[in-house]
Amino acid sequence: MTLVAGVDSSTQSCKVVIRDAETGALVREGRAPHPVGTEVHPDHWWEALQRALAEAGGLSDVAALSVGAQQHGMVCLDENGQVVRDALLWNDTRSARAAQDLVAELGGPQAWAEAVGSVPVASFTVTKLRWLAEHEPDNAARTAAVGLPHDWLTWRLAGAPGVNALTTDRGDASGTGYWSPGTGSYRPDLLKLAMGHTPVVPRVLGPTAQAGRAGEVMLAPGTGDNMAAALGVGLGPGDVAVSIGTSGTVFACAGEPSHDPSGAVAGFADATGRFLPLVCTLNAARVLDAAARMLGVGLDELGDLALQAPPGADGLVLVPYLEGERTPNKPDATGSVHGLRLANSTPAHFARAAVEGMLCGLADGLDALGVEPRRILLIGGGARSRAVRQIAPAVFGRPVVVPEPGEYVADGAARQAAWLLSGTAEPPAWLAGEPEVYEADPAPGVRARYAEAAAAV
Ligand SMILES: Nc1ncnc2c1ncn2[C@@H]1O[C@H](COP(=O)(O)OP(=O)(O)O)[C@@H](O)[C@H]1O
Ligand SMILES: O=C(CO)[C@@H](O)[C@H](O)COP(=O)(O)O
Repeated sequence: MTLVAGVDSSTQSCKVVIRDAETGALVREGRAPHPVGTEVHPDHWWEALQRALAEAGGLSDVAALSVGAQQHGMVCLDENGQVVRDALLWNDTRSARAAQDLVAELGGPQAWAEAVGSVPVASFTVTKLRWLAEHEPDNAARTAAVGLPHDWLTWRLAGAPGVNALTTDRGDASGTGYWSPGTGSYRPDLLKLAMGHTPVVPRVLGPTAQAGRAGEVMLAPGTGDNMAAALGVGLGPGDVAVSIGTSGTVFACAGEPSHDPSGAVAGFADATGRFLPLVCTLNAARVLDAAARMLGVGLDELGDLALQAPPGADGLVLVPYLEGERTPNKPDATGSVHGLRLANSTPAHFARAAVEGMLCGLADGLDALGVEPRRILLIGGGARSRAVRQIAPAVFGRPVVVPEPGEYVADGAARQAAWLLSGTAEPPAWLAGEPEVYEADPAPGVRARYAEAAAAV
């Protein structure tokens, strides 16, 4: 049996799966936590990867590996390949002002949407580089190369062979704000606009190119976590994925690049040569974590409580902007509770309002995507919640399909590694378990009340 490894180095943890390259059957797995916070030294990702690989039984019998990782994180390296400062992550909002300035300087949102498919907000790497140039000019001057989390981990696995050997892929490059999915090329002028100089950027590999070797193990190009999840669930034309992880993301598989001047939809590329229009919220699974903490219960009990309250929680609405928000672009917003009355002051109503508020943000994303989905696939850690699975179809107004529980990002990365080995035109078709379908009566009133409350923030 030939084995492949897939890595998901995401916001909260590193997960590794080892699968049979031919059938996709899971052989072993491991995981390790990441530190909390929105700026993290990349060495922590490396250490977590080593721990997760060890728990997964190591790589001695593995033929190929691919890294999927959180998008956008700014990893600055000096000319010797040393990390210049802690990486600023996708959910770090300190560059919100820099984003506004960059949008204005290029001539407005339309100009950015045309240039790189997305209107940058604080999540995008380009805005973090502007923040660096303004607030830490010495660090900016020392920055000889800029990469993303998956680029850096892949390069470290290959032995850190000098900054000119850094590689990336289309999917992750499309989240920088200085690479165009439409033309398939970098925009050094935008990098210079942000930083005042043009550091080395990773070479963009095609979907099945080899990024190097970690000893005997072939390295696939890797990609951003949402692109890897798309590969992991076999996202096809007409499908929309709703992922409830640290971030909430709603994305589709598209044949053409997108250019949304409103900025709600990021016009990303995917890991197969196609495109991945995507809406992202900053507040998803951790809204459930926070609600559970406030109620002093575990996640399963939170879900049980939420299912005890009626749809709409008798008018109680939670707008969950606990980390500010990205879509809508309100980096300084805070969460708020609306419609609190004696009758709905119960743990069950609060739990329901937390689940509904988080899902309403994603339903707005679904609308913004502007796709009438053939299927909505519910994935990510939050999809493990029974309450989320049962309430989502009511809030989305459509049935949702929940694939077999899994680590979809790591699975997609493993599938990319198997694709590298097979060299076929399409990724290997792996056996998938039977998905579950959840249906519910649509609850438009829930969304209407949420829209009113969110507009007041
Ligand atoms: N049974 C569950 N019920 C609700 N949420 C869950 C459950 N299991 C895991 N989660 C959520 O999954 C989240 C992690 O999801 P994951 O997709 O692994 O995140 P990321 O990849 O962004 O690190 C946690 O914040 C946790 O709230
Ligand atoms: O910024 C985005 C997408 O544009 C996020 O989706 C990050 O890629 C983080 O992902 P998770 O850790 O939540 O999976």
